[in-house]
Amino acid sequence: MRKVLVIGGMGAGKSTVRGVLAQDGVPAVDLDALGHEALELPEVRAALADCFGPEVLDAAGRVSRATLASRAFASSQATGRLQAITWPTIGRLLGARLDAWEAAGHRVVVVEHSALRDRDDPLACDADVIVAVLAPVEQRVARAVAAGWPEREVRRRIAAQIGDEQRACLADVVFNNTGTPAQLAAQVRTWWHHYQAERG
Ligand SMILES: CC(C)(COP(=O)(O)OP(=O)(O)OC[C@H]1O[C@@H](n2cnc3c(N)ncnc32)[C@H](O)[C@@H]1O)[C@@H](O)C(=O)NCCC(=O)NCCS
Ligand SMILES: Nc1ncnc2c1ncn2[C@@H]1O[C@H](COP(=O)(O)OP(=O)(O)OP(=O)(O)O)[C@@H](O)[C@H]1O
Repeated sequence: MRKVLVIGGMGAGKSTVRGVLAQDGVPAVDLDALGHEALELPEVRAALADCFGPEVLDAAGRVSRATLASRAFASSQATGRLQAITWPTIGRLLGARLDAWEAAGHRVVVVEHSALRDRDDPLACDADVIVAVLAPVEQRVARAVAAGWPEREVRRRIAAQIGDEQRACLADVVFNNTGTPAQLAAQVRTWWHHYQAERG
């Protein structure tokens, strides 16, 4: 089973690309969503409270994502600690999802990864192809803000991520999302038809 890994900075358009491929019936998973599932586990909650303070849990013991984000994106060291706690669980959840798709006979699936830094990333899942969605930082910030994120938070997270130059180096395929969503979708469909024709 081949994996298409979709990468890009916050607000770049990864989910839009994933959605276009999902419309074609390709199974797709967003690692942000698996990250949220990981936060439901008691051992992950306990490790986060130990590392970032008890305030990251609310009165019911659930993770307050905003409080955790304010601490975990405060420095690259803190982001590294967040990932050291959550990524092993995300990796297990991803592995289970991929195994199920493989057992169901799917030949190609899509994984959206917002925090990939290099090809040795433990969540890179042996991708057949890495697809990068790129857009200038100010355009990404504007789109994320329009989608409801506070601007300061967006800039802090973008600062915790690699830049588009590095993404372009990591990627096998690049989509420039500087036009309309329809133009992005058209680029994706054109590439997808070539990819399927080449790889079967
Ligand atoms: C800190 C948390 C609780 C904040 O939750 P919140 O609901 O506010 O954000 P959400 O998870 O939906 O992520 C939104 C965006 O933030 C950025 N982001 C999230 N995690 C990271 C990270 N580790 N490094 C850089 N950017 C990140 C991405 O652009 C992502 O698309 C959450 O992001 C988290 O647990 N992150 C660690 C797991 C992780 O690295 N997930 C990313 C994919 S592996
Ligand atoms: N070309 C575009 N023009 C205008 N808005 C766009 C365009 N592409 C995406 N958007 C919008 O910008 C926002 C971010 O896009 P999307 O969710 O696809 O990005 P993402 O890379 O998945 O972001 P995140 O890292 O926050 O998950 C969404 O509200 C989306 O509808």
